[in-house]
Amino acid sequence: MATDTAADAAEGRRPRDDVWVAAEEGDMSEASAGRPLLFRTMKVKGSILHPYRFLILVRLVAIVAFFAWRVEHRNHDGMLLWATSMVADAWFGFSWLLNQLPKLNPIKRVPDLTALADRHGEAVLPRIDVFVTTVDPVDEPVMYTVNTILSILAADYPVDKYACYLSDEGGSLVHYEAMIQVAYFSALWVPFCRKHCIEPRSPENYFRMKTRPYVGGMAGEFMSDHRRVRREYGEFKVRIDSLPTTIRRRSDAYNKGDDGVHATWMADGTQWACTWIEQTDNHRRGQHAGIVKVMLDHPSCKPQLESLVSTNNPIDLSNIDTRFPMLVYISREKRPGYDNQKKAGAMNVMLRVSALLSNAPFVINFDCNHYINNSQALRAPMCFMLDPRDGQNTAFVQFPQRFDDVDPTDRYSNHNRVFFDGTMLSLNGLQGPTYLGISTMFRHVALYGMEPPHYRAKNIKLVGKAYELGNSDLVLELNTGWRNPRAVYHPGVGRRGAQQ
Ligand SMILES: O=c1ccn([C@@H]2O[C@H](COP(=O)(O)OP(=O)(O)O[C@H]3O[C@H](CO)[C@@H](O)[C@H](O)[C@H]3O)[C@@H](O)[C@H]2O)c(=O)[nH]1
Ligand SMILES: [Mn+2]
Repeated sequence: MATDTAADAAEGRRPRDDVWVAAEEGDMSEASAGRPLLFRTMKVKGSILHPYRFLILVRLVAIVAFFAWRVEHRNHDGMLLWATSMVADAWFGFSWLLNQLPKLNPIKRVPDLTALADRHGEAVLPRIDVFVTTVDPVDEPVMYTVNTILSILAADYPVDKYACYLSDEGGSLVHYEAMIQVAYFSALWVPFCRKHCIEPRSPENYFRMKTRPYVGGMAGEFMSDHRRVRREYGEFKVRIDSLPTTIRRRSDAYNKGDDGVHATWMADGTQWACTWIEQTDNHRRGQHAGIVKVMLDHPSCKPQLESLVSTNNPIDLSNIDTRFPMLVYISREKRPGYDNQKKAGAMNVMLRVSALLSNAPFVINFDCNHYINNSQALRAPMCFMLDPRDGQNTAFVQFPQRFDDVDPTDRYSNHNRVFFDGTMLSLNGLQGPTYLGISTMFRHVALYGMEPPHYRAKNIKLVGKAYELGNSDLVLELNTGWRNPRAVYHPGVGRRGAQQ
């Protein structure tokens, strides 16, 4: 199971060897040249794979023999029926064959987080922009979004090396104010996770767990901290749940004297620029102004250690880094008659906004109901991106999604094991898996075709005919050695999606 492997990878253990064995790593010269390999490739044991391949061959022979028999024994009384069933059987056989081909050589890639830490200390880990998309605080409950964001803010990655962007398609003040609450609560939640090595770092899912062995180094303080943070989380939830009522009451109070204007008001007494509760021109879904608001500013580069028990903080955070990454709220402008391209459009807007604010060379995206279930997850894809073999040609690294709370015994395979642990690993052995639209880290250059703009290598030259693309677009050709982008799917560190 992928999540078992996640724990293995995080703790530097090797995956279970009753099914998977290490494959030949090809060019090992990099490793001997002092640049350790950052991931291992595993393949299915010969004693399992060879009989399986033999079985495929036997079935193939049987299917071909069956076809030959059908062709020789035509039913002359019902040629139409015979032809129809032949076409159906031929299609069935062909799709079976297509299904079998990738399964001939399943491959699993396991990140080596220890090697990454040895080779790339915290200081040289690349920067990442994390994108989360949401549409509606009711259809996609805001508590899911809030937990997703908190799991990202608390991830185990240098805080000054990543930033989190939330795209709110609905332009709702509820989301905006929920992010303000998240900014406050993260001051407690993030250091608490660091202090006690909490997993997973989505509070809802963490507090729901019945038991989990303590792996942190401060067991003595854990119970009281846990109790306090749990109580604070309870109050935080109440504040989030009451946001729609709070906003409505506040707006009613502001609107009392005004004739005919039923605006939605922010806490600071200004009118909300996007969608109002009582929708009107320029303030309705699909027709409103755009907003970009930095909720948490970019942190300082040096750790910020709390030396004393702060009266503001209910738990002792002495010697714990209390910084957290940048958090940005975005609601893009919407106008009627303009096709906003749904999630893809939202991703493009986040790419453009992040290019101005943080401009990281890597981006990763989540839906608002998918949280990071392993705090090391942002490091894992770096093992593939920075690997000395061909890392710079890896375009994207994808994580499997799992769905919580569907059915504890997973009777109907809601954890999608066949798809993620079978089909996707099998495609890994061919040219790589298909992109699923979520939980994927991209190399920025793979999306834009060039490095982020602040990086200007000397060997840039203007491509001819650039003028055809308009005056303001500079089309650059970079000699980055970027060829044949390939995709990697690794089951090592998974994310677990809340039930949709
Ligand atoms: O106009 C839109 C519509 C959707 N979304 C966001 O896109 C995501 C996915 O949308 P949803 O309606 O939840 O699609 P699903 O069918 O639930 O998701 C499947 O399809 C998505 C699109 O490929 C993938 O991201 C998911 O992983 C996959 O589970 C959500 O975060 C939405 O908030 C927007 O940002 N703008
Ligand atoms: Mn969804």
